[in-house]
Amino acid sequence: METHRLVLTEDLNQYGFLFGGRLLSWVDEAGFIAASNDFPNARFVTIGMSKVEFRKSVKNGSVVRIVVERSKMGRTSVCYRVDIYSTKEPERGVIFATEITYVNVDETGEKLPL
Ligand SMILES: CC(=O)SCCNC(=O)CCNC(=O)[C@H](O)C(C)(C)COP(=O)(O)OP(=O)(O)OC[C@H]1O[C@@H](n2cnc3c(N)ncnc32)[C@H](O)[C@@H]1OP(=O)(O)O
Repeated sequence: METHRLVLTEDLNQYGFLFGGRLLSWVDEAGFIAASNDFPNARFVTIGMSKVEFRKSVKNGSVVRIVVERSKMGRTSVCYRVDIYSTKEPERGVIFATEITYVNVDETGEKLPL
């Protein structure tokens, strides 16, 4: 799955670059959508991200491309690799990469096999 986001003023930190927490929420949302498309009958909650490292700052007005691919499937969980690319100079290229895992749960929050 692939999606894009436009970095707007409300997405910036106090120094004028993309706020890390906003980027993480885009990662979580994109992964959740990919998982829900793959398993339409599941009810997913996020259990973890493999790595959170911000190595490049991203400017206002950048368009970021979010690429999500399933990397592992378990009994109750499924894991996705998420790569985020900036399309704007000078930070063009991968700006963030992680693996995010979702667990299938029932209405009471108990894990369930997928
Ligand atoms: C504060 C927040 O906003 S949190 C964000 C939203 N997320 C939530 O609210 C989820 C809160 N967490 C929970 O309710 C529980 O941890 C549950 C129901 C998701 C899982 O229950 P647990 O008993 O902790 O699960 P358990 O340790 O057996 O792991 C379940 C699966 O997740 C996998 N898993 C566990 N920890 C991790 C981890 N850190 N990273 C990746 N996968 C993991 C396990 O390998 C297992 O996978 P499998 O069944 O496919 O083999």
